[in-house]
Amino acid sequence: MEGLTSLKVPFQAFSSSSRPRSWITSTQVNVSRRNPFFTFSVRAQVESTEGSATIAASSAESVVEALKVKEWEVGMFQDEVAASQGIRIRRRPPTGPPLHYVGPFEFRLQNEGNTPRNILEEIVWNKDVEVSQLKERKPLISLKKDLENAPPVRDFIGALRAAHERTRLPGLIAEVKKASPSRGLLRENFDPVEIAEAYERGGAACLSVLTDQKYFKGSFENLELIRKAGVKCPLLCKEFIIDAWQLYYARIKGADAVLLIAAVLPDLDIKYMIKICKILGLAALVEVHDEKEFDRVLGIEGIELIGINNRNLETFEVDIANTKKLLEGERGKIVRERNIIMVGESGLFTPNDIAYVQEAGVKAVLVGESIVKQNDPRKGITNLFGKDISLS
Ligand SMILES: O=P(O)(O)OC[C@@H](O)[C@@H](O)c1c[nH]c2ccccc12
Repeated sequence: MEGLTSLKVPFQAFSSSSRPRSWITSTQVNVSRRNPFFTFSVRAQVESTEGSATIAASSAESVVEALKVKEWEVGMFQDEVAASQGIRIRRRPPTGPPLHYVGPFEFRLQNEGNTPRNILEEIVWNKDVEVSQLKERKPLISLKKDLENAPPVRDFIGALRAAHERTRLPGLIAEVKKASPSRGLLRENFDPVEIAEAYERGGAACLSVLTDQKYFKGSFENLELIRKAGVKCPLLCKEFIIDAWQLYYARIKGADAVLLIAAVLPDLDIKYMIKICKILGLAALVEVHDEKEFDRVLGIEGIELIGINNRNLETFEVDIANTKKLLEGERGKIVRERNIIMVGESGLFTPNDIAYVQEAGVKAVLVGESIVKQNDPRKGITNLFGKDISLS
């Protein structure tokens, strides 16, 4: 080993006062430093009532480990950039670099920093693991091949504009949502295709399909089923997107639009994902919750659709006055000048709620709970708007 430092650790340091059935009689730790890594090997002589053995282990300085360290560092830099933009959500648990990187004499508690600060952060950490596993099974190169067989994209934004012009009410994005972390199970007998068809008959301009399994009991299978059933409304893939790979995946599964959450994504990610969406023909609904996120998003070119979420995804608090607050003054003016379609999201239950957010300046609304809970979701839409908005 290069630059070998060898030291003997007295066995007393490891033994307890009561005599064990097996015990270590000698240990030797070899440390070698090859910047920026430490590698070390441990050799121990173990005696037991059954005999004796030598155990040896070494931290092989493999390419895989070096990559793990790099990956961790990149993750940390991403979180630092995000934090500098006021993003509180960390992409991964900051548990520290792979063990050998901290050096053999610094012991890090396994659990340190392992607790997410809120539900959104928990969802993002889970998604990060989920996406890396999916990516391993289906690398981008194979997804790109599948693109050739993907169904043609439909015009999500065009459908919203047309509905608004036809009804003079906000165009409806009706959400196929079985459950949520804040509300629990919303509908017992949940048939995604039946609900989607009822929404379409009821006059929805577009549909939103939850694909997150763990927290919303959704799936990509639901998205595919709805698309294949021949529902004509353009479909939004309602997912926590943290990696461009997911854009390709959504497109292949039949999405016409995707959600990009500004509370999770730094500006550069949003910019780059918007570009990929354009290449794939997907519309991007960029979601904001507060003024800071809104200003960041207004600073990015080429955004046509912005949603204001009335629900705080970190605390679950819902307040539809948020839509009004964010659209007042200069921001509302910029949106009108740029002809950006604003979407009022979450917590909308009554015709008064719809009138309120329309007055605030939205041309579309995203509604789940109030309509998915009704026995007949088609009637749910009529109740929500206070009138029949279907074509028939
Ligand atoms: O069920 P509601 O309160 O009508 O909300 C629908 C939709 O706005 C909500 O599901 C939503 C908005 N943004 C999100 C981001 C992730 C998950 C869910 C959401």
